Amino acid sequence: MEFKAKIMDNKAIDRSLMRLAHEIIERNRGIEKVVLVGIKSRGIPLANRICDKIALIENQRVPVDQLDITMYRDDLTLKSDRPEVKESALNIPIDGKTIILVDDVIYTGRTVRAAMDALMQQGRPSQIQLAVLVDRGHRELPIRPDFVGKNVPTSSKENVKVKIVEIDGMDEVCIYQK
Ligand SMILES: O=P(O)(O)OC[C@H]1O[C@H](OP(=O)(O)OP(=O)(O)O)[C@H](O)[C@@H]1O
Ligand SMILES: O=c1cc[nH]c(=O)[nH]1
Repeated sequence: MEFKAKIMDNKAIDRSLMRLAHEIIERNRGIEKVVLVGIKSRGIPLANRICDKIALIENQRVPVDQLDITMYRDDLTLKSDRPEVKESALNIPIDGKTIILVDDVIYTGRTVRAAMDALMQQGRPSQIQLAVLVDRGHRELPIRPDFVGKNVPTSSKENVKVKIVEIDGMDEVCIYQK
């Protein structure tokens, strides 16, 4: 993969996450029923950071949970003949809650659809909303994020790579040519 451009640095990521925190509070008129759920690898530290930002603003922490949706990907069979089925149980009851799914990138929307499937198997949230750091377009399903850090028009021949300190040792978003 060939490097093309850095589109967000650590400051841009931080400002976006702060704005997302404000927007989540505003849209939900507070945080009373809000639960953040990070999707697998990089959605999890992002959900924790949004939680920290909300706490700075509201002086109260919202619950944070996580989903590993590997077994629910509807194209899993394309990746492996005999997929390992991973458990993906939440620790927090979600009935009646406003769940904010958090992920780093939305592309086809298949990961989010799978995450919603996993959520619905575990309870009945009153609402599910979606926050992503980057929306790169090319949706294959009727799914649209409620909160977007940055809209990045891309070609399908490109790849968007988010790096997060907690996992990658640095914060940045770059575009690569496949
Ligand atoms: O909208 P989609 O087409 O489903 O793509 C978006 C997903 O792809 C990436 O995950 P990836 O499968 O690369 O795994 P990773 O996060 O563990 O790197 C990204 O983190 C999203 O979860
Ligand atoms: O470009 C892409 C597509 C899917 N997921 C990513 O993280 N980047």
